[in-house]
Amino acid sequence: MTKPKVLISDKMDPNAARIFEERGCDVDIITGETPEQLIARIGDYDGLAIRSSTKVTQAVLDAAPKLKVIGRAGIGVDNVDIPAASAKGVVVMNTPFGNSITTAEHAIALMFALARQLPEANAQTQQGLWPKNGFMGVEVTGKTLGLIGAGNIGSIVASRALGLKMKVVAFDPFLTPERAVEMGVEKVDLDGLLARADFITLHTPLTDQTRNILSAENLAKTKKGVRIINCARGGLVDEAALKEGLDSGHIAGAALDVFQTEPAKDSPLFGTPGFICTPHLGASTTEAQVNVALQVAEQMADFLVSGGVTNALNMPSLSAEEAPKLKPYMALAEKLGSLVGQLTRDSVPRISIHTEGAATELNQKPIVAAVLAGFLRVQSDTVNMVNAPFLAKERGLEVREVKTEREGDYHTLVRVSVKTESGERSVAGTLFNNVEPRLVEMFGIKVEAELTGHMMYIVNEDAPGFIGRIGTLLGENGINIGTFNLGRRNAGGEAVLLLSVDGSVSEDVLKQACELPGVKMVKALSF
Ligand SMILES: NC(=O)C1=CN([C@@H]2O[C@H](COP(=O)(O)OP(=O)(O)OC[C@H]3O[C@@H](n4cnc5c(N)ncnc54)[C@H](O)[C@@H]3O)[C@@H](O)[C@H]2O)C=CC1
Ligand SMILES: O=C(O)CCC(=O)C(=O)O
Repeated sequence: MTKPKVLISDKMDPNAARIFEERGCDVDIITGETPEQLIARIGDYDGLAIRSSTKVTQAVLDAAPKLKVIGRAGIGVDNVDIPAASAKGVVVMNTPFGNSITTAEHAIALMFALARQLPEANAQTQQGLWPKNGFMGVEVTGKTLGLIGAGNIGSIVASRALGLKMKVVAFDPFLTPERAVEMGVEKVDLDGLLARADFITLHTPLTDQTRNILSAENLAKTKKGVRIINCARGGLVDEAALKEGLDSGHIAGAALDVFQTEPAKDSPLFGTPGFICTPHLGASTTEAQVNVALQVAEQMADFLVSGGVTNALNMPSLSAEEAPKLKPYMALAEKLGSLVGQLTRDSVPRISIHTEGAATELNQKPIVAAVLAGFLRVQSDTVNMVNAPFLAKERGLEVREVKTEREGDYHTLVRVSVKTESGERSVAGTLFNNVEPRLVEMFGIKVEAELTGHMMYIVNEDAPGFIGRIGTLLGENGINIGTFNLGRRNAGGEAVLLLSVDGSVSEDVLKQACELPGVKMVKALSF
């Protein structure tokens, strides 16, 4: 088997390359390239490991037909076009905890640097000015810290600030009152935070809701003498309004680790009294970089080599314990979805995935994604479990999930039903020995078959002599039958025949089969 190939395109701790190699991947480290150079190179790779410099745009993805996974050694993924990656079926992973302590500590460091004007005091002292009277600071003890975003990093900042005897107020629409109590912070609305905070620190991702959250209007609502820290993302603070606030003296200090445009080689804020900055160093400690490098390489190699999914932003996770149990279900689900997709010609506004018995105890998301992948692959062979749920949504396909914990005829069952113009049609399957996918029911008829390779599906009238006739026809055309699976609604009624054959069946043979007496429908299938 050829080894998966991974490109590390941003500076990363050497542990990443070591882990990739140990886990069976070939790895190239090529950093600092232009977007054009990356586009020219990316076509060879199955995996792309990045930090924040590499921008994974639609153009990069279009040039990457083999790409299966993008791993961000860090938290923010705003440098990856996730909708475009999802549409291409590429998994995007990050390492959500590896650098959070380090980034929280950077925010606290910047808070102290602002409170005591450390950078300027240091610079003037080293110039020989001994400016003892020029740097009156403020204590943080007893002051109010306004936390915008109370997730992983925000909550670490809060705990450190509480240790410094600050009061912490937090604005985060997703923060529950219980969690706020647990964190020891007061949950407030944004206006409340702006009015009360002596220091404001930002810890949200950059989204349409958070972009410009500290706008000119909101900065004007802050307390006079406020100090602002941004270690999250440029774009959360209006930089021009920040400068005006500093110039007017309304804002006493601002510390930015991140800028609207990076690298920020020129900014009107540079040189403004009260302004300090670092070049996106929030995650830059030895500890954090080892953590994220190890984690991203482990996650990506796991996915490329054995299909495990951890910390993916566009696909349900599959833990190491779940993966072996879920794999046969995903195979069954994909085959059932594919069977329905291949046999449905009408438009389908709704697909339902119904699990019964043991299947209900498992994570349903990968099962649903696998059904959708099988169903939609009939329309496009680039569909996989990553992009199938997005495609289904895009195409207005309603997806229903139903669970019946009680066992029916089988200890475990997955049923896929589609709503079509001619009514609801469903197929169902189980796992033999918990691992072997088997079809057990097709459009209301009990039939037991392994869905594999090339197959023929025939609907005919249940009458003597048919099996002989179809066998003869296939034999005369040099087609070897592997398995023969029969089912019928009732004696003398409608019957279905599922044959596995050792090769594809030509249109001509399908036509001849269709012309046999009693045959209502013939279709070639492949799995
Ligand atoms: N400077 C640096 O080097 C680093 C920067 N970061 C940035 O820090 C950000 C936060 O990281 P984590 O705490 O790990 O993320 P997280 O996802 O754990 O927390 C983000 C919090 O923001 C909240 N939030 C979302 N929308 C909001 C809104 N409209 N208003 C207020 N709060 C909102 C969420 O509810 C969540 O609690 C990342 O998205 C990343 O951009 C992360 C690591 C290093
Ligand atoms: O990789 C870096 O240095 C930046 C880290 C960061 O911004 C993130 O993890 O979101």
